[in-house]
Amino acid sequence: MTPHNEAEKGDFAETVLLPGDPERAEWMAETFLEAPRCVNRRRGALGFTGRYRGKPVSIQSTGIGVSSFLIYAHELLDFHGVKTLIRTGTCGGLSAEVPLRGLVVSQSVRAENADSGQVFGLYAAAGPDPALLARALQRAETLGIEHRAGLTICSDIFYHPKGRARYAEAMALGALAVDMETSALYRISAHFGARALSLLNVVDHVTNGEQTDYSERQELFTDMTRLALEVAAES
Ligand SMILES: O=P(O)(O)O[C@H]1O[C@H](CO)[C@@H](O)[C@H]1O
Ligand SMILES: O=c1cc[nH]c(=O)[nH]1
Repeated sequence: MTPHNEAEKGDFAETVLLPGDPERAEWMAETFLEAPRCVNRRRGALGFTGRYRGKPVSIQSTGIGVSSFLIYAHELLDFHGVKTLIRTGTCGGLSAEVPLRGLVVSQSVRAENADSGQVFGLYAAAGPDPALLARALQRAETLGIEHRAGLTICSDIFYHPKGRARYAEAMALGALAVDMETSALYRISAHFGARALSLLNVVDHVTNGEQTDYSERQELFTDMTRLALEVAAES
């Protein structure tokens, strides 16, 4: 048990999928895992452990933003001895290359800027684990899962007084999408010697203002969840 997670040692598998939203965690566990059991309900940050293709896998929701994410990731890595973290998140599309509802594989990540606060400075910059990334790209090909791999940006600020203009620099760099946790995921995982990868579905598009509806979200996450679990099963 840790301050934010009631699971006991041994309740989490060595590989944990990390959606931000607890409802997504529950849907992923109930839809894809064999014999899922809930291992955490504290603060409503649902966590589950089950099996996928016979292999133990856990799913833990992490809330919104770096501060919340780092609490769950730290306790998984430090107390539960987790070795592999795969984020199954949502993002805002920044490039016409990625359609609304499309899947983005974060091949590298850039923290947005100093506005995002000190949390990004806690750990050295890092990227995804190369073997997990290669496996995800290869499995996406064999499963026929449409995706784009590339640079993403990460900001701890969702509402910004500059509106879309805040993304001009990132878009000029060719960034595909923005989320609020991927940089922290890669940094804290490297710090603990763990492996990490971030997969993101586009739920709104910064370039044209298109948005998905929350009610369609679960179906939207099918390919991302399958891909994350296929990578987990082989890790
Ligand atoms: O849907 P999740 O995984 O929470 O991810 C995205 O959604 C939240 C903002 O709406 C942030 O956490 C952002 O990173
Ligand atoms: O962080 C996020 C997630 C979804 N959409 C955004 O615009 N930003």
